[in-house]
Amino acid sequence: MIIQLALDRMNMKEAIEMARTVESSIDWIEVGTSLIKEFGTTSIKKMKNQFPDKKIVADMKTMDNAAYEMDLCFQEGADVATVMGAAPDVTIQKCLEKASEYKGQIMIDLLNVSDSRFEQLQIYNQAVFCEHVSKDSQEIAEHVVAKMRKQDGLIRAVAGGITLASLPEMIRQGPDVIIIGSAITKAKDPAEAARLFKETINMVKGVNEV
Ligand SMILES: O=C([C@H](O)CO)[C@H](O)[C@H](O)COP(=O)(O)O
Repeated sequence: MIIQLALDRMNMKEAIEMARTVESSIDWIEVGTSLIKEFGTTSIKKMKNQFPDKKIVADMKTMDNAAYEMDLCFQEGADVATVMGAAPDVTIQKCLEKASEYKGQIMIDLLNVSDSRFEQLQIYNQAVFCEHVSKDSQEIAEHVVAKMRKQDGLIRAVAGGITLASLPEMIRQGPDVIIIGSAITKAKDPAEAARLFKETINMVKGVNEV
């Protein structure tokens, strides 16, 4: 199970320092939408230069203009880029084509995606499918966690307000990628928080496998 650290609402120096602090406990590093919007796609290159051995996820949340946006982020060194599941099919197809051109990967963000749209999206089975509780929903209803819709054979991720308390429930749903932002970056001791996330994942997985 991959731990993806989401970096949002900080400057680039803070983002790089944060990633460095928790580096040993996390697998993928997400350059969050807020960083890309505030500092541009150069933020992706800055992160990749610092962490050449980690997968860098550019949380582009592309909705249109896929070729242009995918060129931008893959040329800056992204390994994975996100597109919204609610985007038109032509946009998602173009993102996948671009990912294959750059030998990268696409993550489809399922924010606000209905069950019927989720079914349609399953033809893009080379992508990672991310169930996502939005920041705005988290702010009005605390402790809401992403629910993974039942479907075998897809690469799955979960994101949005995941805490150490909700982690065991998230792990039991069996995602391939667990995306954690604030619960690490806003913790008093981010290194210790990240270590606890990793330890809990290994522990709960071990129990489930017995
Ligand atoms: O995508 C995200 C969100 O839309 C923008 O902040 C975050 O990466 C995702 O929600 C994970 O961050 P936390 O919710 O802070 O764990």
